[in-house]
Amino acid sequence: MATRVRPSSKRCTVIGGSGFLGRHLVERLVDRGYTVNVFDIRQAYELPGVTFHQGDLCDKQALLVALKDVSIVFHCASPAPGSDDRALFQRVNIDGTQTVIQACHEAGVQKLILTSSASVVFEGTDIKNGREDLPYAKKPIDYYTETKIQQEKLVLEACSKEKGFLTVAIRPHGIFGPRDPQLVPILVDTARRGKMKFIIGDGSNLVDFTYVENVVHGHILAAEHLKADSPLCGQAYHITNDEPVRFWDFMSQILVGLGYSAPRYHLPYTLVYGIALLLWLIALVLRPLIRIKPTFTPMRVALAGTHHYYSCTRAKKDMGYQPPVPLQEAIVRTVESYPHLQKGA
Ligand SMILES: NC(=O)C1=CN([C@@H]2O[C@H](COP(=O)(O)OP(=O)(O)OC[C@H]3O[C@@H](n4cnc5c(N)ncnc54)[C@H](OP(=O)(O)O)[C@@H]3O)[C@@H](O)[C@H]2O)C=CC1
Ligand SMILES: CC(C)CCC[C@@H](C)[C@H]1CC[C@H]2C3=C(CC[C@]12C)[C@@]1(C)CCC(=O)C[C@@H]1CC3
Repeated sequence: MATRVRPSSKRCTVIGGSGFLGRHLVERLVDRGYTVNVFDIRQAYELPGVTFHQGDLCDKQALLVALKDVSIVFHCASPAPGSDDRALFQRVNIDGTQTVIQACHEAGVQKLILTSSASVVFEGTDIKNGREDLPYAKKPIDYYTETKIQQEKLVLEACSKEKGFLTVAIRPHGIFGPRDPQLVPILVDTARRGKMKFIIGDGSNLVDFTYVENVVHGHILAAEHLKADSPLCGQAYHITNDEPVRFWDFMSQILVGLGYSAPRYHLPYTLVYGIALLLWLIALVLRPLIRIKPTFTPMRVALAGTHHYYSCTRAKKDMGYQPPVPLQEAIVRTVESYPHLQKGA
């Protein structure tokens, strides 16, 4: 009779390992002596000790090859939040995650660590020091959030000590750092088009921004603390820098660091939100004819004009989480990593 070889606890697969967070995670795992497979729709780089498997996570057969003899799977693939494509989010974040879970079962994977998002509880209104027991957003602010909620539920409900399949969800917020394709590039692009002159609201709203290495640290701690007798099984954990900052101070620091002016003039939040909603509706109606991508989406305006910061107490207590890189150092490292986005470059 053929016996299944028990996979080494240091063999893992990173789904979405070519992306911003995924690649930082892969690099850190390799440093820590893990053998790493990357499964992604694209191969973005090469790294000694890393095996790439190119494919769509909705394709179970392709996934099974990348999960062979692996004990841990990190799932950090998702369509970009700005894509606003409902069918794509449904296919990848919901149907695809179901496929990932099935593939994990069939391949004998023991642990699945999902990159969820703190936004699963965000409805566009203030959240101050929010804990993980806040209810999921009843009216999610966009398709991305809607499908991240379903995805997290699927993964946490799949946790089964009896089956020897343990799951946990990491909920980061506002990830930034070197190679981020979203936050800094969108900010700079908006500034270059002369649209970063205004502060939405009174500018006092506090928000969590989380340095990518701290998010990676949270994922690895979760993987290493996830055991049948640990409190992590089937739970969600906020992972942030634990230093809420005024949204507009953070944006201004990055802009000024890159040589652009900080926004100065205030606009009422409700006015900007109303305009963003209207533009979104116009874009939706015109979509069959022309594809418009407004910069100020309702989601971005809500994120820019409300308080939303989260407590990491659960992660500190259950897995000893402390953010290794403080916010100010993280901002300096990030600014230095984008010489090509400096004003005049
Ligand atoms: N960035 C942030 O501020 C936050 C992100 N998150 C979550 O963190 C995770 C990683 O985000 P981030 O690194 O920023 O995103 P990226 O877009 O940089 O990385 C995601 C990767 O997954 C790939 N991918 C997309 N669809 C598929 C698919 N069907 N099959 C295989 N691979 C696929 C992407 O390829 P391609 O680029 O070609 O689409 C990309 O390489 C996501 O789950 C996101 O929801 C949570 C909170 C905050
Ligand atoms: C144009 C300006 C008003 C804002 C420019 C910066 C924004 C692009 C970013 C500020 C907060 C960011 C953020 C996300 C994406 C980039 C921002 C909107 C997420 C939506 C990414 C995915 C998540 O899970 C939650 C993030 C919250 C913060």
